[in-house]
Amino acid sequence: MAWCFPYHGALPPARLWPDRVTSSASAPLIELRNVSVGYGDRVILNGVNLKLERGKVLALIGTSGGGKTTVLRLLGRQLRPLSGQVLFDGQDLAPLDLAGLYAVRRRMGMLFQFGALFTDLTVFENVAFPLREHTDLPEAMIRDLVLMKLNAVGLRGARDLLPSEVSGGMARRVALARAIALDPDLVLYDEPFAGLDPISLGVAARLIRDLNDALGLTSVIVSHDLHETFEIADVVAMVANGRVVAQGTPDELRHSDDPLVRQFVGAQADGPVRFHQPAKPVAEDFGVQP
Ligand SMILES: Nc1ncnc2c1ncn2[C@@H]1O[C@H](COP(=O)(O)OP(=O)(O)OP(=O)(O)O)[C@@H](O)[C@H]1O
Repeated sequence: MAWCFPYHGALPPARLWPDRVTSSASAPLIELRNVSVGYGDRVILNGVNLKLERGKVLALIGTSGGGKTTVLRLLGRQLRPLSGQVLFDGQDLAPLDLAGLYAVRRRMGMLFQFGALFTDLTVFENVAFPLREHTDLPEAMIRDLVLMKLNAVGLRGARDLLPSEVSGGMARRVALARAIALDPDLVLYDEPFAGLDPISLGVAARLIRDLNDALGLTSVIVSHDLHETFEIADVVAMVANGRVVAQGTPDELRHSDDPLVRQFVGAQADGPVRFHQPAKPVAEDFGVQP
């Protein structure tokens, strides 16, 4: 059965900020320029360069603990780089004051691992939350916008349910509707497919791509589900060993000669990525003679 995008012929994707000024369409929406970042004195990423044009879907893949979520935190400025620049729509995020940061974050939607819905709020109220927080729109307009977003993810009929009353796949779609409630320019997805069954996973992935295209979004997805992610991404960047070790189209990564990329994309246990974290010699830890 062909995937049917719920907007078809029904509700047009209304823009909340029709007069928003953005830089030229061809300029990258996000850019990391020679960025190094860490936690405390531990450097996680070193000299990372990354660009994403408007309208594109970027997948960040790579070994666990490699720094993918850290890239999302840089983009949302939950973290500042030790050196280098993180640009959003041409604007360096580091020097922004609170008001500037607030304005930039309003242009970003975020979907956290497992959706993170407010458990005491209905589906409707979850999606309305950012609209109530960030705008003074009248209630009637909030209602229309929420229903439009819920319609886009196929859940207009589930508006009165609590998160505990919907399936995992539906909850993820509610989280997606909430992430796009404010008509963001950029949507950041941290493991949007974690814990979903294969059908819900496929639906969620297709929805991310369709919403990206229909609403003119730009998306960054951190995911371990390579198959689905490669299906919907325009660009894939692999993060490992503190660097972006490969960047290209899904096909380019699939056919890469880089041993690290081959190990990861081919799901091989052995290769440049070691199974064991660096540790003292076994003999020393277990008190035995070598
Ligand atoms: N708040 C923090 N304080 C200290 N270290 C952190 C913090 N958050 C992450 N780290 C460390 O930074 C490194 C990168 O973490 P990050 O979450 O970005 O990796 P990841 O690639 O998203 O991993 P995964 O795929 O397992 O989610 C890890 O070694 C992690 O232990």
